[in-house]
Amino acid sequence: MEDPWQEAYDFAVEVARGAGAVIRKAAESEIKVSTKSSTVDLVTKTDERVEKIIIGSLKEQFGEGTHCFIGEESVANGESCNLTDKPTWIIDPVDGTTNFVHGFPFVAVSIAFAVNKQLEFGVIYSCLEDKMYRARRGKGAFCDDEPLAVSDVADIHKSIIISEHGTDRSPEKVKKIFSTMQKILCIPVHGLRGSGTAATNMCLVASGAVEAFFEIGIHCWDIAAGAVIVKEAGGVLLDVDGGPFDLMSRRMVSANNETIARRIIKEIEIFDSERDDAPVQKKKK
Ligand SMILES: O=P(O)(O)O[C@H]1[C@H](O)[C@@H](O)[C@H](O)[C@@H](O)[C@@H]1O
Ligand SMILES: [Mg+2]
Repeated sequence: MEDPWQEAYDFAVEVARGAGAVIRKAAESEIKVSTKSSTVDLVTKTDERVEKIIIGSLKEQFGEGTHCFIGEESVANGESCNLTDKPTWIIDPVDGTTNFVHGFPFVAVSIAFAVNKQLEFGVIYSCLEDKMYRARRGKGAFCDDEPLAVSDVADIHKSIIISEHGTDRSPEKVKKIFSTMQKILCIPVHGLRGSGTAATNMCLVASGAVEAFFEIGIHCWDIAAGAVIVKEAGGVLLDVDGGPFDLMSRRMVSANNETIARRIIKEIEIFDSERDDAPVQKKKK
């Protein structure tokens, strides 16, 4: 078959749009909040409901047996987080749950699709802004129907860099995060930013609004769709140690070009973050 995944790509766009409408509606009512890995790792009924809607629609369309699913809330409820060679959907139903809870206006639905461990496409619907970002491997990246291109800034002094603080507040990790940010700010760069959603941050790299986004502690569902979008917009993805990008490693630098990425990497103080695909029995509580 010439183009086996086009139908799945088009369907993912529609599913993401529908999921975003559910989130927008839910944002108008009272939001009940629970916590997951820490007291600042928030989850709501909407996260769970939207994930069920997305996975339910995909299963109905493509069949249960042939496709696999890695979803943020399913993994939180004990499902496996192993990326195999099978066609696999990687889903963050509400990226930016803290923003959603507080009414901070960046919340995204993130859906990616991988085959043979290679990301084939990514769809990110920034649902409060009503912006649909999407990219297919080898076929370009778009916001709505406009092609996306990363910024052409090569001088770090003329850049804006995004990073986030994540949800692990152990003092030694927070110290490293702030020390890294201080060093980057003092390069100096034009500014440091953060939208509160990794998916949206990657769309900001892809659209040229910022030069880079990096974070340690994110999960595969936060960045899988964004990885395709950044790459197809002409950007680069690297590990925070300068090696190749590894989706399951929970760390990443995405940038408009390698010069900017490697300049940031020089300043990053790396800390341990257990891989998403670490064997379950070995996972720390
Ligand atoms: O809102 P989430 O889906 O939980 O994702 C968050 C992530 O938990 C946090 O660690 C990052 O700093 C945010 O940028 C994510 O997108
Ligand atoms: Mg997320």
